[in-house]
Amino acid sequence: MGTITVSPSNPATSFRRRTPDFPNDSLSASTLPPRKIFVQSFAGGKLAGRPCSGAMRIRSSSERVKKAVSNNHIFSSVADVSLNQATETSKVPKGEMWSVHKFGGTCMGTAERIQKVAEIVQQDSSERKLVIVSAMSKVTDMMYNLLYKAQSRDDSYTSSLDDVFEKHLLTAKELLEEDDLERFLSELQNDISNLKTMLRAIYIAGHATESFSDFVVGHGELWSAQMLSYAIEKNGKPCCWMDTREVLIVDPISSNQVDPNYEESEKKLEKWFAQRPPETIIATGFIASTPQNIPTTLKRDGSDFSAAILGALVMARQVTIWTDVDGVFSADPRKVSEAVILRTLSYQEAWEMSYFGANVLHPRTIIPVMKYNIPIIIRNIFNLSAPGTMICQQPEKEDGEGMISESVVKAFATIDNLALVNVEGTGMAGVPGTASDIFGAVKDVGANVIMISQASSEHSICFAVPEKEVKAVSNILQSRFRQALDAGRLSQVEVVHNCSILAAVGQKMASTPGVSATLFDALAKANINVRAIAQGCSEYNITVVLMQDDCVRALRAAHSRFYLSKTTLAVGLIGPGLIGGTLLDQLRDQAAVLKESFNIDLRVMGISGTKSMALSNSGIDLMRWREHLKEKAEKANLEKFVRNVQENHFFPNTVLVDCTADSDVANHYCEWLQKGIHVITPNKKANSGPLDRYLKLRKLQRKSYTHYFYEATVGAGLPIIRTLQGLLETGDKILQIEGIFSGTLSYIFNNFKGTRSFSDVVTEAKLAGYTEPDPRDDLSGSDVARKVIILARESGLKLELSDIPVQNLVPEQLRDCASSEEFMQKLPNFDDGFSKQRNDAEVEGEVLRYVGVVDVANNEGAVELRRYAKTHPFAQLWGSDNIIAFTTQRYREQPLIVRGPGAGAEVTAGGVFSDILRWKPQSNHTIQVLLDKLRELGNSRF
Ligand SMILES: NC(=O)C1=CN([C@@H]2O[C@H](COP(=O)(O)OP(=O)(O)OC[C@H]3O[C@@H](n4cnc5c(N)ncnc54)[C@H](O)[C@@H]3O)[C@@H](O)[C@H]2O)C=CC1
Ligand SMILES: N[C@@H](CC=O)C(=O)O
Ligand code: NA
Repeated sequence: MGTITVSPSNPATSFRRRTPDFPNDSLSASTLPPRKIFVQSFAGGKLAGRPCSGAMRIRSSSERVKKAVSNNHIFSSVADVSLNQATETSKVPKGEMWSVHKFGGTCMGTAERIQKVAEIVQQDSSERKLVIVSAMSKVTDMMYNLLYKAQSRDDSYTSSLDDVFEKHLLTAKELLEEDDLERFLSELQNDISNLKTMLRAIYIAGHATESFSDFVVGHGELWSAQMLSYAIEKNGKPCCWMDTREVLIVDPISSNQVDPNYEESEKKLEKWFAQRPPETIIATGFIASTPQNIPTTLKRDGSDFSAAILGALVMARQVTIWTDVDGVFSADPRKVSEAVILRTLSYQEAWEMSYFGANVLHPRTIIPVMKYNIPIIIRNIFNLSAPGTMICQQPEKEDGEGMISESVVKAFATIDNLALVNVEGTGMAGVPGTASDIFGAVKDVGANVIMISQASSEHSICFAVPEKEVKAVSNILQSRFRQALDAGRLSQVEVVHNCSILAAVGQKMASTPGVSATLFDALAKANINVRAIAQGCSEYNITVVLMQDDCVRALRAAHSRFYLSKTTLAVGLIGPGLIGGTLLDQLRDQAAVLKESFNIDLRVMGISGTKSMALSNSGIDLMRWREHLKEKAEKANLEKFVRNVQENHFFPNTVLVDCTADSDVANHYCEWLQKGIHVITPNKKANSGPLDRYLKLRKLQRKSYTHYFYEATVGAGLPIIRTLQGLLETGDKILQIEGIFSGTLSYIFNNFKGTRSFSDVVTEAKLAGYTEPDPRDDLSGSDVARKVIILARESGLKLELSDIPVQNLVPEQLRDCASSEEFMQKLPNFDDGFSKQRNDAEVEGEVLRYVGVVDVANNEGAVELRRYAKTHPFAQLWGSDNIIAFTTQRYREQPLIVRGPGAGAEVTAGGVFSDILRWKPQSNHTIQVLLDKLRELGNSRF
């Protein structure tokens, strides 16, 4: 930057503009000698007699700028003459009295918004307010564009400068009036004309130094600060504005980094405050000066940084960063629709989050305030009712009302477009310097290592670098370690492309066991393969590397586990017929209770019939699911349906409920379980289908973390499968299972008493919703045979459906009817035959009962119509009752009997519903609590 000399031509001072002028100020700027501090006083009761500093006002002139540019002095340093001449020194008021606000470009985007900012500032009742503003939105880009054009000798820079002028002119006209407007416009015109001169010089030189550039781009803040200051004053509130180049001194570290120089800034601030400014100060964000008084900027996110440094300098009570979001989200809301606004974040957590690209604060913004434990609050200017996120020391409690603290893992973030490099070989173990050699090589190609992991066996080191840098990294490692590779001391330098990092951030992770277990469990259940893991000793974050294709799913799975998982379940329902429809109604009726009392959030993300399906992004409104299915339907497509239910939203708990009787749907269960989707069904086709498919399904279910529940396939809602599993799991041995497994046939034979014809009773069973979609499946015995097979297989028998002899009650002539309707129509023709069988039994004092038997000891089963004495328990049934007797080693003398309605919409749907709720990890206890509560609420079916 050359030798620093003191010269009056430093734009940091020479361009310093006037603070709002005061109408009756006896001292007129133009009549005063330059470089003298103005003490402003408001007449008319505004700020009478109050001494006020603001930006010091040495009226600049384009002539001086031109001269300075031509003398090449323009960025020579100059002491802040006005400040240096301030003889009066006063201590800067510090501490709790200060509230610091920062308003970003969006907040300052229009006259209306600036006005709103003015109101917010005024509403803050703090004793002293320091308000840092960015340039109006887009202005900084416009300024950079001007520079770029001038440097590229593009003549249109002049018209671009006109645009900048126009934008501020229009805003000011809308915002300000009379004298204020006049004064602002006069300053604006001055600045624009100076800029014109300067840009012309840049145009001629075809180059702008960094200082030139910083000087030019910083104008946006100068103008926005002035406008806001005028707007606040307009409402009668004393206010002045601060050109932070007079106060904020920073040491440049590199082309994109500066360090605050607190000592120098402190001195400057002292001098600035010597002029005793009013309680409200509007300061320019982003811009500062070097110790040599050369204008500079605070680089990226500079205004936040300005606010943090100034907040620290005055030891403010708090720093509020106003933006256009409600606060810091627990994950990127574009990827995780369930992301929540965090009420609090510790400084370290915010730090970690911002490193991982979360749109929080730049890490350096946190450093100045951390020192004094000054909280930073992120708030939404467009939603004042949102409390925002407070970044502070690790808070003990969620909020002042003693609410429980947020999740141990506060937030999740991801970084995409990474590659994993794995350097592996036995020759690495115990050889000091290997890591240094590896990372030395990586440094030599200028690659940025994002995470490193080495297992204690020292057999391999893996690290992640940006994808675009991995080729160079791989090449240099291959060449540096050529000898070791050739000699076999290193086995490989492997590159895994298309990786992402998922980071879980939370300060409390450090003292909470089981966090990583929970995280990895969530990933495992989502079938996501973890390629590498890293956790520093600070335990503020756990970082996992995974394939990029899995990243969003992983993010959602992990997020849901810590924020929603135990409570949120994405449901896809296939087959909204009698059972499916009743289930949807039950879900609708219970949704509120589940959510309010048990924090279980069931979302039906899709409903699919044979021809059409309805999908939703956030959950179908179950009050209107039928209408939704009609109005919002699209052509059914099972693949798309499943994808929507699982992937679009990714609640790690995804359940597909198959309420069809379709084998084709059942054929997909394996694939769904493999994808981490739980399957719940009353459909018997999978468990009674081909044995090899069944065995594969069960193996997969055991191996995967996903659930496959099918309680309603036998005895509808009755606990048959669970009872059997309970016996087996606790070591009992099943000898025989015998019973009436068909609600339809039970109903038919319980009601076929000679008063109504057989076909009439079948029609009643159908109307009552007991039958299969085609009642011949019941009458043929195939439905019972399926149940027998299901129980036989559950008991360990490897039987096919065809191994079960079945007595078919469907008359020969009706077996080939094209439809169930035709069958029902023709059935009355066979009533006499059925009446005869019933009468024959009656004569013997017996009843007909259609039973199924699983004879475990003999590895066989049977399904047949039997006659039982009227005193037999099977003869005592009512309605659609099923009765199932388990004879086991423990229940040898007296079988364990389960009895109750074994068909019908409500009980079956209730059984499916209960299976849905079983997915919960802590199912036993919670479900018990849940069921107790539901019972308490008068839900008899539970
Ligand atoms: N009704 C009852 O009491 C009991 C029924 N079940 C079982 O529940 C299941 C459903 O029975 P219901 O509701 O009575 O039958 P239903 O015929 O009323 O409903 C089945 C629904 O599935 C739809 N469907 C069929 N194939 C489909 C496909 N590939 N994709 C999408 N949708 C498809 C149909 O259009 C219909 O809406 C059956 O598997 C049945 O065995 C189990 C226990 C008791
Ligand atoms: N149709 C079946 C329904 C239950 O599985 C029956 O009648 O039992
Ligand atoms: Na059951």
